[in-house]
Parts: sequence; C-alpha cells; structure tokens
Amino acid sequence: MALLELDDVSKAFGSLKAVDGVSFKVEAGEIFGIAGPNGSGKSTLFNIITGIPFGPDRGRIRFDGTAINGKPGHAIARLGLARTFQRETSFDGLTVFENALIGASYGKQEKAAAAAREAAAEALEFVGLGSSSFGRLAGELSVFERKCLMLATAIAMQPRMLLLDEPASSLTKPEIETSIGLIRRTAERGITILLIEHVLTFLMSLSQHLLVLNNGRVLAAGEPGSVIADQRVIEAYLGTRRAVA
Ligand SMILES: Nc1ncnc2c1ncn2[C@@H]1O[C@H](COP(=O)(O)OP(=O)(O)OP(=O)(O)O)[C@@H](O)[C@H]1O
Repeated sequence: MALLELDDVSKAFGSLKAVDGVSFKVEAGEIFGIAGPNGSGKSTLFNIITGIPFGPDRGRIRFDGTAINGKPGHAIARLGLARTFQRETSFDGLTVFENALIGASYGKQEKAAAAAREAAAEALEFVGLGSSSFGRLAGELSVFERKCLMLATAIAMQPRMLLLDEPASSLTKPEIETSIGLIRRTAERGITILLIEHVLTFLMSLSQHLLVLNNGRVLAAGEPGSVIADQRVIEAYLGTRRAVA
C-alpha cells in the first residue's frame, strides 16, 4: 500500500483551477519530486495535502491508509505528515531551540518534556545547528540557517513523511549542495519525502520518481530521466521556440 495516495484531487480559486484532477502515489521510503513552472499549482498541492491552510474542493487523499481530506492541519500533522514552507517560516522572537521544541512537542507521539527536549536537540544537531546555536533568536539567522531550522523543527516532529516546499530557493550553489546531502540523509532516517522544486537539476539528483505539473494538471510522471526528456515538459519549461531550437 502506498504511504500517500491522491485520487482526482482539485482546488479552485474562483474560476482559476489551481489544482485540477491530480492523482499520484508515493511509496514508503522514496523521495518523490514534483516540478512545474511558476504558478503551476505546486504549493497549492502541498496546502491541500497538509490541510494548511485549506483542504481540496474534491478528490480523495489517503495517508497511511487513512482518509485525510477534510481533516484539519493539526490532525494531519499528528498522523505523521510534516511540511516546510517555501518562505523560511519560524517563530522569530523565540530561540532556535524553542522553535525545534515546538515541533518536538507537536509531533506524532505525545512526548514527555525530557523526550521532547532530546528530540529537538538531536534534530538541530542533525541539520548542523549545533548547541552553540541553540540560544540564538530565529529572526537573527541567515536564510540558509533559517531553512535548516525549519527542517529541524519538522524532523523533531518525528514524521513518517515530510513535504519540502522549494528548499533550494534563495540559496547559493554550495548551500544547495549541502541541502541535497541533508535531504538525502533525512530520507535515510526512514522519512519518506515529497519534494517540490522549481530547479530540475536539484530534483533529478534526489528523486526516484518525478511528476511535472502544468496549469494545475499532471503533465508527465515517472522515472526522472524519461520525464525530463518528454517534449511536453521541455516546452512547459522553455517555451516552444527554445525547445525546438
Ligand atoms: N490563496 C490563493 N488565492 C487565489 N489564488 C491563489 C491562491 N494560492 C494560489 N493561487 C493561484 O493558484 C495558482 C497556482 O499557484 P501555486 O502557488 O500553487 O503555484 P506554484 O507552482 O507553487 O508556483 P511558484 O513556483 O511560483 O511557487 C497561481 O495562479 C496562483 O496565483
């Protein structure tokens, strides 16, 4: 049984079909990539899977065998599905450790205070925010450190699956390389990963399966090498004239 399964899922804003009849399955243990040009519906898809801030208008979403469409975001998170956001999102007036502790306290299993502190510290060390960073205010971190903190906060929830929304945006090349390693090691912890990214090379180096969205619909899906060689994908990314040239 797939860990996550979407069946004919849609979300509209007025007359705009942001996500339009999307179906796919993510198997436990894999890194599944979702690509697509700007405005193709990637973030909306994450929003409706996680219920943050809204679910789908129609369609079925199952996580680990449980129907989750229509459930509030906190209930979905408690089932073991965590997410990060495209923009670095943290409680800026709280410390690095306090942010991760919120994730640890919010996760799948109810934890005693000591166990939550341990999970928070372990997740922060894992992403490279060592104990010397614990007392720093989140709002004072660099963009890269804030992305690492967001990842640590999600990992501290000890999820079964993690949805990462454009983790490479606004990063330098060396930071992107570090992020690729970090995501790979996150998957090695046994966390299934659904990854949105605009940058195809980033997705290609990580994903076992790749799905491309365009105008809210699935344009192509399957093994990454054949998906990016698909003429429709080339045209959606580069435009017809450049694709032909
Ligand atoms: N809350 C909203 N209200 C109205 N329209 C929205 C809302 N959220 C997204 N949209 C629209 O839905 C479409 C899909 O947007 P979405 O952010 O999901 O695309 P995306 O693929 O994530 O884009 P990007 O790569 O630029 O982040 C866009 O046309 C966007 O303007």
